[in-house]
Formats: sequence, structure tokens, C-alpha cells
Amino acid sequence: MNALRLGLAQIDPVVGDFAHNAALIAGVFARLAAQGAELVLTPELALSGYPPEDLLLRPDFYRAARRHLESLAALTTEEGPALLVGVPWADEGGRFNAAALLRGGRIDGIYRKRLLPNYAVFDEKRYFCAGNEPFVFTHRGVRVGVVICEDAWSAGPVEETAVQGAELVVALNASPYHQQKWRERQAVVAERVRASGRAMLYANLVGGQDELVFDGASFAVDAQGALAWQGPFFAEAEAVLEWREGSWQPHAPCFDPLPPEEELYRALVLGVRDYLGKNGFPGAIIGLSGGIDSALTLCLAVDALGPERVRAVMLPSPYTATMSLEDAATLAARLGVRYDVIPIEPAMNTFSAMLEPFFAGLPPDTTEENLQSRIRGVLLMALSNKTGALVLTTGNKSEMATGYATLYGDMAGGFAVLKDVYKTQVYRLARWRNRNGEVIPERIITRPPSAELKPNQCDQDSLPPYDVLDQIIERYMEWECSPREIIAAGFDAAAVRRAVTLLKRSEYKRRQAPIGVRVSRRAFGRDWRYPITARYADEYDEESGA
Ligand SMILES: Nc1ncnc2c1ncn2[C@@H]1O[C@H](COP(=O)(O)OP(=O)(O)OC[C@H]2O[C@@H]([n+]3cccc(C(=O)O)c3)[C@H](O)[C@@H]2O)[C@@H](O)[C@H]1O
Ligand SMILES: Nc1ncnc2c1ncn2[C@@H]1O[C@H](COP(=O)(O)OP(=O)(O)OP(=O)(O)O)[C@@H](O)[C@H]1O
Ligand SMILES: NC(=O)CC[C@H](N)C(=O)O
Repeated sequence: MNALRLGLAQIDPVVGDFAHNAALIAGVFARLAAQGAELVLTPELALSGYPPEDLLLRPDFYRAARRHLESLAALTTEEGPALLVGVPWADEGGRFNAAALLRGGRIDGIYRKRLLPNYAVFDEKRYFCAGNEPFVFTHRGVRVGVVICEDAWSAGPVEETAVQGAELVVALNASPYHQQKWRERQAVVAERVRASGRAMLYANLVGGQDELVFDGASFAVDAQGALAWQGPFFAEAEAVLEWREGSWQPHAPCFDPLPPEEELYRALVLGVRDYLGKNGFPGAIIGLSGGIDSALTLCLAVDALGPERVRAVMLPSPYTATMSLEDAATLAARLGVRYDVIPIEPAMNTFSAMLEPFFAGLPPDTTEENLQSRIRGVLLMALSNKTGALVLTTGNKSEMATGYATLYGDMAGGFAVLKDVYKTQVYRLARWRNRNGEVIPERIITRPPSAELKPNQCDQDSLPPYDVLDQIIERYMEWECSPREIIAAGFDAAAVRRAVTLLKRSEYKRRQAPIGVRVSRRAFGRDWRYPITARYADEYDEESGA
């Protein structure tokens, strides 16, 4: 009976660090070989990390990849396992997103990715030529077909490997996370399996890379289309799975999908941990206001980095409620982080004295509010400069969408943790974080959100209620519905007009905002390229006057 023991390496490489990534792959390869793997599979572009973006325009990048690929090939022997590595590859035919088959001490074959994704966060046509041939090789008497990520998302490449005699198909992937993305992947792969009749093994990357986070969650599907093994989410993993005539026998623990809140929370934690870790920051600083956004951001930072690498700073103004001071101190103590209080009134007074001659006769407005926010930004950035720690900003997706944030104020910082998390989700995540006992003081969750920039201020004075606002934004931004369609779906016409107007008007702010973790199918980042200067009149229903 035909059988093959495959080793799967769900790894977290660092973009561009070939030596580190090669060592990572070599380590997993040795351990999986020791467990009896006959063929070891890495994710897509595992040797370079994914996505290397414009590093892929540099000829020397391909030369470095080649050198390290050859060093990995040298680790293989005639008797030992083969290694399939995702690698950027250049030859006389062009530049390719490739999988290199390493065995017998040499590069024994190159598969060139055939379908190049060029939508959403993907730009592969900017860098790569498309391959035009299926790749099937025989290993230990078994015919193995190879595809790379997007290849499996349309009919064609997988089925063609079957036509070429593949008995099973392996897929190297760098499939970024968004909520419940694992369901989409499994549905797509099950479809390919049904069409090809071949069992598939799906190896995905894990880890954070700038705004992207990869959830891992590699899996195996048997020839009947049933899930045979599920790998872990948001963690590196190594697994040996035995393929035997269309079915899989896993020699590794199987994992359950995570409840939605936990899935989202862990995506954010991994995004923060890898952004700070891979960029070498000693720690993080958060302005802790006693509100829910900074409270959740602090929890995420502590869970990502540990309490000793995180510090919270309360920067009260005369408008800061006692409740805010108490709750911020309680949260910081519960999380075990360093907590400092720096009142901002002296700076407020100095600024207003300096500006007074120029503001004479003008009424107070958001100018004074923004000054408070900017004073906090200046102080937090000073602490960052002095300590080397990164300032995490706290703005959520609802605020990013409406421009409800101050340039060079609360937008000052290096990484925007909640940038792709709607305010309504912020509440859900806060409740989830408290599931095993109160960490975030209940009052922080139940009090009405306020920027506390003037007396008795409340977010909902200037924005539609968040449960309505978030749905309008999601429809307009993620699903590209027109205002007319959103109103037709039952939303209040004035709220839709207000939300859409604010969204369009605040594009300039988003261009100056720090990057943050992408967790939705469309985030304000690589996948949102609206012009700032534009006069497009959205579709409204003329008759209703909306
Ligand atoms: N198209 C464009 N391209 C480039 N710059 C543009 C621009 N349009 C305006 N600007 C400039 O942008 C500046 C106005 O933006 P900015 O200074 O940020 O101020 P602005 O947007 O006017 O005010 C900030 C808003 O955010 C709210 N806020 C602030 C802080 C925290 C929170 C919270 O609860 O989280 C809410 C606050 O209540 C207020 O409604 C002006 O200098 C204007 O000239
Ligand atoms: N008194 C404060 N002390 C420290 N940081 C503050 C203070 N007020 C605001 N900030 C910082 O500015 C961010 C925006 O704060 P603001 O209260 O204006 O809006 P928010 O969106 O309601 O956020 P939060 O829910 O955290 O209060 C806060 O999340 C926090 O990081
Ligand atoms: N790297 C890729 O080819 C990824 C594309 C694919 N559709 C995904 O998101 O999983």
C-alpha cells in the first residue's frame, strides 16, 4: 500500500532575515526527520518571510535567497527526508514565487506559483511572473503534487496535478488572518479535494508582519473532503502526518477552532508581540485614560509582552473624572504594570497663555480639546524617546472611520492595536477578557464613552450610536454598499449620511495614522486606497431626500 510520512512546519519567519529563517527551517527539518518524516513542507516564501513587498524588486534579494536555499539543500541526503521550501526564485524566465524541492543534497526541482493574487492586501503581480506548469514529483514511490496558496483558490492548478498523476497534493501558504478566515480556507480546499479526488495538506505561515497577522491553523483534508487534522491557531507547530491511500493519520495533537472573541483577541496579541519583537522594542507605553479603548489596549499589550515590558501613564486634566483616575489605577495594579500619573494642567495653562494674544475674542472650540490630546501625545512620545519603548495608540476602527481622533494627539504613536476593531467589538473583547474574573473594572465597560476633553462630554453627542455606526461603516467600507443601499436595509438616513460624510472627510487623517493589526476582511491599511482629494458624490435616494 502506498504511504508517505509528511512533516509540516508551521513557522513564524522574519521578513528578510534569511539566516534566521534558514536556521528555523533547518531546526524543524531535523526534528521532523527524527520523527520519521519523509517529506517536510514549509509555508509559502518561508525562507524570505511573507510578504517581502518591494524587497522583491531587488536582484540581490534573490541572490541571498538562493545562497540560503543552497545551504538548506546541503542538509538533505539521499536517504533522509526531502524538504519543500517556499522561496523567491529568479532565473532566465523571470522572478517567481516558488517552492524548491530539496533532496539528495541539491535543489532537485522548482515549482513556480501559477495564480498570483493581486487584490485585497496582495500585490504579487507587481513582483512575480506566473508559472505555467503543474509540478508533480515522485517521492518514496508516491506521486506528490505541489501548489502555492492562491493556486488552490480557483479551479485549475490542483486538479491539473491530479491529471499529471499526483496521488496527494501539498499546499504552501501565506494566508493572512481575518476573522473566521479558517472557514473560507477549509471550504476552498474541500472544494479542490472534491474536484481532484486527492487528499490535501495545507501548511500556513504564523506570526505578525506589519499590519498582517498569520494565524497558522494548518490542516489536512482526506480524499473524501473531510477535515482529518487541524493544527493550532496563532502558534508555531510541527506535525507528522502519514498519508495512506487518500487518508491521513496524524501523529500530532488536533486542535479545535477558537471561540470568536478568543480568536480575535489572540490575533491582536500575536500582532502586537511580533511587531514589537521583530522590530526590537524593549516595551510599550500606553496612555491610560480610564476609558475602554486604552483599558483593552493595555490588556492586549500585557498579554503580548508581559507586565514588566509595559507601562501605563495617566495624564489627567481638570476634566478627568475621579472615576477615571480610580479605574485606571485599579486596572494597572491588577495587570501588574508600572503606573505613573503626570497631570497636564501646567502645560494646558502654558499653551493657553502663549496662544491667548492670538485667540483673543475667539470662542473655545475643539482647538482647546485637541491641545490636551496633543500635550498627552508630546509627553508619551518623550517617554518613548527616553526609554526606547513604543507608544501604542488606542483608537478603534469606528474612530478611524469617522476621524474621531486628534492628529499628533491621541494618534501619536507607533502601532495602533485596535485600528481594525470596531467599538462594539472593543466592548465584546473587554467582556471576554474579564471572563475568568474582573480585570477591567466593570465601570470602564458600562460608563458612556467620553473623550473627557470638556465637561460632560460624551462620544454619542457627536457620533451616531456605535452599534448603528459600526454596521453602517462595515457596509460602506467592507462591503462597498452605497448609502442608498444601506438606508434601504433599514438604517436611519441621517445617521448614514453623517457616518459616510465623516468617513470620506477623514481620509487625510488615516494616511497619517500608524499601522495596526488587520483582523477584518478590509482594514484601513494596504487594502484601503481611497483618494484624499475627491469629489465623488455617493449614491443617495433623491426622492427620500436622504
Ligand atoms: N484634507 C485634508 N488634508 C490635510 N489636512 C487636513 C485636511 N482636512 C483638514 N485638515 C487639517 O486637519 C486638522 C484637523 O484635524 P485635527 O487637528 O485632528 O482636529 P479635528 O478633526 O478638527 O478634531 C478632532 C476630533 O476628534 C475628536 N477626538 C479627539 C481626541 C480623542 C477622541 C476620542 O474620543 O478618541 C476624539 C474630537 O472631539 C474632535 O471631534 C486641521 O489642521 C486641518 O487643517
Ligand atoms: N487622562 C488621560 N490619561 C492618559 N491617557 C489619556 C487620557 N485621556 C486620553 N488619553 C489617551 O488618549 C486616548 C484617546 O482618549 P479619549 O478618552 O479621548 O478617547 P476614547 O476613544 O474614549 O479612549 P478611551 O476609551 O481609552 O478613553 C486614550 O485611549 C488614551 O490613550
Ligand atoms: N498568499 C496567497 O496566495 C494568499 C491568497 C489567498 N486567497 C488567501 O488569502 O489565502
